[in-house]
Amino acid sequence: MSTLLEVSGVSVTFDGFRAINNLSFEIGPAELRAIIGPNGAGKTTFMDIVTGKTRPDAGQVLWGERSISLLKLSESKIAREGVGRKFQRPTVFEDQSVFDNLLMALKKDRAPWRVLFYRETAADRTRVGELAEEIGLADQLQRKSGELSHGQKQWLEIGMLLAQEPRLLLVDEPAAGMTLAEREHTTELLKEAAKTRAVVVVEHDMEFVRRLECRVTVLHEGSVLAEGSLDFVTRNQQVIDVYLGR
Ligand SMILES: Nc1ncnc2c1ncn2[C@@H]1O[C@H](COP(=O)(O)OP(=O)(O)OP(=O)(O)O)[C@@H](O)[C@H]1O
Repeated sequence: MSTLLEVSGVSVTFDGFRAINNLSFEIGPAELRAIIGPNGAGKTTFMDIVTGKTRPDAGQVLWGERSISLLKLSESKIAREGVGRKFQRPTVFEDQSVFDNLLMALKKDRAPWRVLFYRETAADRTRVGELAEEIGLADQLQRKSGELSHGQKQWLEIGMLLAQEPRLLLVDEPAAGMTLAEREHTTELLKEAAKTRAVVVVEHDMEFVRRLECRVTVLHEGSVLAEGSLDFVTRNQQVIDVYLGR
Protein backbone atom coordinates (compact mmCIF):
# COMPACT_ATOMS: atom_id res chain seq x y z
CA MET A 1 0.00 0.00 0.00
CA SER A 2 1.34 3.44 -0.81
CA THR A 3 1.32 5.99 1.97
CA LEU A 4 -0.15 9.49 1.97
CA LEU A 5 0.78 10.45 5.53
CA GLU A 6 3.55 8.94 7.60
CA VAL A 7 4.04 10.00 11.19
CA SER A 8 7.13 8.42 12.69
CA GLY A 9 8.66 8.61 16.14
CA VAL A 10 6.77 11.78 17.01
CA SER A 11 6.84 13.10 20.58
CA VAL A 12 5.34 16.24 22.11
CA THR A 13 5.84 17.43 25.66
CA PHE A 14 3.68 20.08 27.33
CA ASP A 15 5.21 21.46 30.53
CA GLY A 16 7.10 18.24 31.14
CA PHE A 17 4.09 16.02 30.32
CA ARG A 18 4.56 13.79 27.29
CA ALA A 19 1.24 14.01 25.45
CA ILE A 20 2.53 12.21 22.35
CA ASN A 21 5.12 9.56 22.93
CA ASN A 22 7.10 8.13 20.01
CA LEU A 23 3.95 7.94 17.89
CA SER A 24 4.13 6.21 14.52
CA PHE A 25 1.14 6.08 12.22
CA GLU A 26 0.52 5.69 8.49
CA ILE A 27 -2.46 6.28 6.28
CA GLY A 28 -2.96 5.42 2.63
CA PRO A 29 -4.25 7.78 -0.09
CA ALA A 30 -7.82 6.46 -0.14
CA GLU A 31 -8.53 5.04 3.25
CA LEU A 32 -11.03 5.50 6.04
CA ARG A 33 -9.48 5.22 9.50
CA ALA A 34 -10.98 5.61 12.94
CA ILE A 35 -8.93 6.73 15.91
CA ILE A 36 -10.24 5.83 19.33
CA GLY A 37 -8.79 5.97 22.83
CA PRO A 38 -9.47 7.28 26.31
CA ASN A 39 -9.59 10.98 27.20
CA GLY A 40 -6.13 12.49 27.09
CA ALA A 41 -4.76 9.72 24.83
CA GLY A 42 -3.43 12.33 22.39
CA LYS A 43 -6.04 12.18 19.61
CA THR A 44 -6.53 15.95 19.35
CA THR A 45 -2.81 16.60 19.73
CA PHE A 46 -2.18 14.17 16.86
CA MET A 47 -4.49 16.23 14.62
CA ASP A 48 -2.87 19.44 15.85
CA ILE A 49 0.53 18.10 14.77
CA VAL A 50 -0.63 17.04 11.31
CA THR A 51 -2.26 20.43 10.69
CA GLY A 52 0.78 22.34 11.95
CA LYS A 53 -0.90 23.84 15.02
CA THR A 54 1.44 22.03 17.39
CA ARG A 55 5.10 21.38 16.60
CA PRO A 56 6.57 18.13 17.93
CA ASP A 57 9.84 17.95 19.87
CA ALA A 58 10.98 14.90 17.89
CA GLY A 59 9.99 12.77 14.92
CA GLN A 60 8.89 13.14 11.33
CA VAL A 61 5.61 13.88 9.57
CA LEU A 62 5.95 13.05 5.88
CA TRP A 63 3.38 13.81 3.23
CA GLY A 64 2.60 12.71 -0.31
CA GLU A 65 4.51 11.00 -3.08
CA ARG A 66 7.54 13.20 -2.56
CA SER A 67 7.58 12.61 1.22
CA ILE A 68 7.80 16.28 2.04
CA SER A 69 8.04 17.19 5.72
CA LEU A 70 4.90 18.90 7.01
CA LEU A 71 6.89 20.07 10.02
CA LYS A 72 8.56 22.70 7.87
CA LEU A 73 5.26 24.14 6.61
CA SER A 74 2.94 26.74 8.13
CA GLU A 75 -0.68 25.84 8.98
CA SER A 76 -1.94 27.60 5.86
CA LYS A 77 0.59 25.86 3.62
CA ILE A 78 -0.39 22.50 5.09
CA ALA A 79 -4.04 23.30 4.34
CA ARG A 80 -3.06 24.19 0.77
CA GLU A 81 -1.17 20.90 0.49
CA GLY A 82 -4.56 19.24 0.96
CA VAL A 83 -5.09 18.63 4.67
CA GLY A 84 -8.62 19.57 5.76
CA ARG A 85 -9.88 19.53 9.33
CA LYS A 86 -13.41 19.37 10.66
CA PHE A 87 -13.74 20.48 14.27
CA GLN A 88 -16.52 19.19 16.50
CA ARG A 89 -18.69 22.31 16.34
CA PRO A 90 -19.97 23.24 12.91
CA THR A 91 -18.76 26.63 11.70
CA VAL A 92 -20.94 27.53 8.74
CA PHE A 93 -22.01 31.05 7.80
CA GLU A 94 -25.47 30.96 9.35
CA ASP A 95 -26.87 34.00 7.52
CA GLN A 96 -25.88 32.61 4.13
CA SER A 97 -27.73 29.97 2.14
CA VAL A 98 -26.41 26.43 1.78
CA PHE A 99 -25.63 27.28 -1.85
CA ASP A 100 -23.59 30.35 -0.91
CA ASN A 101 -21.68 28.52 1.81
CA LEU A 102 -20.63 25.85 -0.68
CA LEU A 103 -19.87 28.40 -3.37
CA MET A 104 -17.59 30.38 -1.05
CA ALA A 105 -15.75 27.21 -0.13
CA LEU A 106 -14.86 26.20 -3.69
CA LYS A 107 -11.17 25.97 -4.31
CA LYS A 108 -10.26 29.31 -5.82
CA ASP A 109 -7.44 31.72 -6.11
CA ARG A 110 -7.82 33.63 -2.84
CA ALA A 111 -5.86 36.71 -3.87
CA PRO A 112 -7.85 39.67 -2.48
CA TRP A 113 -8.47 41.34 -5.86
CA ARG A 114 -9.81 38.06 -7.24
CA VAL A 115 -12.22 37.65 -4.34
CA LEU A 116 -13.35 41.25 -4.87
CA PHE A 117 -14.12 40.72 -8.54
CA TYR A 118 -15.30 37.17 -8.21
CA ARG A 119 -18.23 36.10 -10.39
CA GLU A 120 -19.60 32.62 -10.13
CA THR A 121 -19.40 30.50 -13.26
CA ALA A 122 -21.66 27.75 -14.61
CA ALA A 123 -18.93 25.28 -13.65
CA ASP A 124 -19.05 26.58 -10.05
CA ARG A 125 -22.82 26.12 -9.91
CA THR A 126 -22.49 22.59 -11.24
CA ARG A 127 -19.81 21.79 -8.67
CA VAL A 128 -21.96 23.20 -5.84
CA GLY A 129 -24.80 20.96 -7.05
CA GLU A 130 -22.55 17.91 -7.01
CA LEU A 131 -21.30 18.71 -3.51
CA ALA A 132 -24.86 19.25 -2.26
CA GLU A 133 -25.80 15.88 -3.72
CA GLU A 134 -22.82 14.24 -2.05
CA ILE A 135 -23.72 15.59 1.40
CA GLY A 136 -27.46 14.99 1.00
CA LEU A 137 -28.49 18.67 0.96
CA ALA A 138 -29.46 19.00 -2.71
CA ASP A 139 -33.02 19.95 -1.73
CA GLN A 140 -31.84 22.51 0.85
CA LEU A 141 -29.65 24.73 -1.34
CA GLN A 142 -31.70 27.89 -0.93
CA ARG A 143 -32.22 27.53 2.81
CA LYS A 144 -30.41 29.73 5.27
CA SER A 145 -27.74 27.61 6.90
CA GLY A 146 -28.77 28.82 10.33
CA GLU A 147 -32.11 27.04 9.87
CA LEU A 148 -30.53 23.63 9.29
CA SER A 149 -30.54 20.89 11.93
CA HIS A 150 -27.31 20.19 13.82
CA GLY A 151 -26.62 17.17 11.60
CA GLN A 152 -27.28 19.09 8.39
CA LYS A 153 -24.90 21.83 9.50
CA GLN A 154 -22.22 19.22 10.09
CA TRP A 155 -22.77 17.80 6.59
CA LEU A 156 -22.64 21.27 5.12
CA GLU A 157 -19.32 21.88 6.79
CA ILE A 158 -18.03 18.54 5.49
CA GLY A 159 -19.22 19.65 2.04
CA MET A 160 -17.35 22.94 2.43
CA LEU A 161 -14.21 21.00 3.27
CA LEU A 162 -14.74 18.64 0.32
CA ALA A 163 -15.09 21.73 -1.89
CA GLN A 164 -11.43 22.40 -1.17
CA GLU A 165 -10.60 18.94 -2.52
CA PRO A 166 -8.46 17.81 0.40
CA ARG A 167 -6.35 14.68 0.06
CA LEU A 168 -6.70 14.06 3.79
CA LEU A 169 -9.73 14.98 5.86
CA LEU A 170 -9.45 14.93 9.66
CA VAL A 171 -12.82 14.74 11.37
CA ASP A 172 -13.32 15.23 15.11
CA GLU A 173 -16.28 13.39 16.71
CA PRO A 174 -18.74 13.78 13.83
CA ALA A 175 -21.47 11.75 15.53
CA ALA A 176 -21.69 13.90 18.67
CA GLY A 177 -25.18 15.31 19.18
CA MET A 178 -26.65 13.61 16.12
CA THR A 179 -29.83 11.56 15.88
CA LEU A 180 -29.56 7.94 14.81
CA ALA A 181 -30.71 8.77 11.26
CA GLU A 182 -28.18 11.60 11.07
CA ARG A 183 -25.42 9.32 12.29
CA GLU A 184 -26.28 6.77 9.61
CA HIS A 185 -26.17 9.41 6.90
CA THR A 186 -22.84 10.69 8.25
CA THR A 187 -21.41 7.16 8.07
CA GLU A 188 -22.35 6.90 4.39
CA LEU A 189 -20.97 10.34 3.65
CA LEU A 190 -17.59 9.61 5.23
CA LYS A 191 -17.34 6.20 3.56
CA GLU A 192 -18.05 7.78 0.20
CA ALA A 193 -15.53 10.60 0.78
CA ALA A 194 -12.86 8.03 1.69
CA LYS A 195 -13.12 6.36 -1.71
CA THR A 196 -11.17 9.21 -3.26
CA ARG A 197 -9.14 10.57 -0.34
CA ALA A 198 -7.93 9.64 3.13
CA VAL A 199 -10.41 10.30 5.95
CA VAL A 200 -9.39 10.04 9.60
CA VAL A 201 -12.23 10.08 12.12
CA VAL A 202 -11.70 10.57 15.85
CA GLU A 203 -14.72 9.18 17.63
CA HIS A 204 -15.84 7.86 21.03
CA ASP A 205 -19.15 6.38 19.87
CA MET A 206 -18.36 2.70 19.31
CA GLU A 207 -21.56 1.98 17.40
CA PHE A 208 -20.64 4.72 14.98
CA VAL A 209 -17.11 3.35 14.61
CA ARG A 210 -18.54 -0.12 13.95
CA ARG A 211 -20.66 1.21 11.10
CA LEU A 212 -17.64 2.83 9.48
CA GLU A 213 -16.30 -0.72 8.86
CA CYS A 214 -12.72 0.49 8.69
CA ARG A 215 -9.32 -0.03 10.24
CA VAL A 216 -9.15 1.29 13.79
CA THR A 217 -6.14 2.76 15.60
CA VAL A 218 -6.29 2.82 19.40
CA LEU A 219 -4.22 5.54 21.04
CA HIS A 220 -3.19 5.44 24.67
CA GLU A 221 -0.77 7.76 26.46
CA GLY A 222 0.33 9.24 23.16
CA SER A 223 1.22 5.98 21.37
CA VAL A 224 -0.53 3.36 19.29
CA LEU A 225 -1.80 0.64 21.61
CA ALA A 226 -3.48 -1.51 18.98
CA GLU A 227 -4.48 -1.37 15.33
CA GLY A 228 -6.74 -3.49 13.13
CA SER A 229 -10.43 -4.19 12.64
CA LEU A 230 -12.76 -3.03 15.42
CA ASP A 231 -13.35 -6.67 16.43
CA PHE A 232 -9.61 -7.27 16.57
CA VAL A 233 -8.77 -4.25 18.72
CA THR A 234 -11.74 -4.67 21.05
CA ARG A 235 -10.56 -8.21 21.90
CA ASN A 236 -7.17 -6.85 22.95
CA GLN A 237 -6.93 -7.11 26.76
CA GLN A 238 -4.91 -3.89 27.09
CA VAL A 239 -7.54 -2.01 25.08
CA ILE A 240 -10.25 -3.43 27.35
CA ASP A 241 -8.26 -2.43 30.44
CA VAL A 242 -7.45 1.15 29.48
CA TYR A 243 -10.52 2.09 27.47
CA LEU A 244 -13.46 -0.22 26.99
CA GLY A 245 -13.64 -1.72 30.46
CA ARG A 246 -13.86 1.63 32.22
N1 LIG B 1 -1.66 22.95 24.91
C1 LIG B 1 -1.54 22.06 25.89
N2 LIG B 1 -0.90 22.37 27.04
C2 LIG B 1 -0.76 21.47 28.02
N3 LIG B 1 -1.24 20.21 27.98
C3 LIG B 1 -1.91 19.85 26.86
C4 LIG B 1 -2.10 20.75 25.76
N4 LIG B 1 -2.80 20.09 24.79
C5 LIG B 1 -3.02 18.85 25.27
N5 LIG B 1 -2.51 18.70 26.50
C6 LIG B 1 -2.54 17.47 27.31
O1 LIG B 1 -2.08 16.42 26.49
C7 LIG B 1 -2.83 15.23 26.71
C8 LIG B 1 -3.43 14.75 25.42
O2 LIG B 1 -4.52 15.60 25.09
P1 LIG B 1 -5.46 15.42 23.83
O3 LIG B 1 -6.43 16.55 23.87
O4 LIG B 1 -4.63 15.25 22.62
O5 LIG B 1 -6.21 14.04 24.14
P2 LIG B 1 -7.50 13.42 23.45
O6 LIG B 1 -7.16 12.00 23.17
O7 LIG B 1 -7.88 14.26 22.28
O8 LIG B 1 -8.60 13.50 24.58
P3 LIG B 1 -10.20 13.69 24.48
O9 LIG B 1 -10.75 12.36 24.06
O10 LIG B 1 -10.57 14.07 25.86
O11 LIG B 1 -10.44 14.79 23.48
C9 LIG B 1 -3.86 15.57 27.79
O12 LIG B 1 -3.36 15.14 29.04
C10 LIG B 1 -3.94 17.08 27.73
O13 LIG B 1 -4.28 17.62 28.99
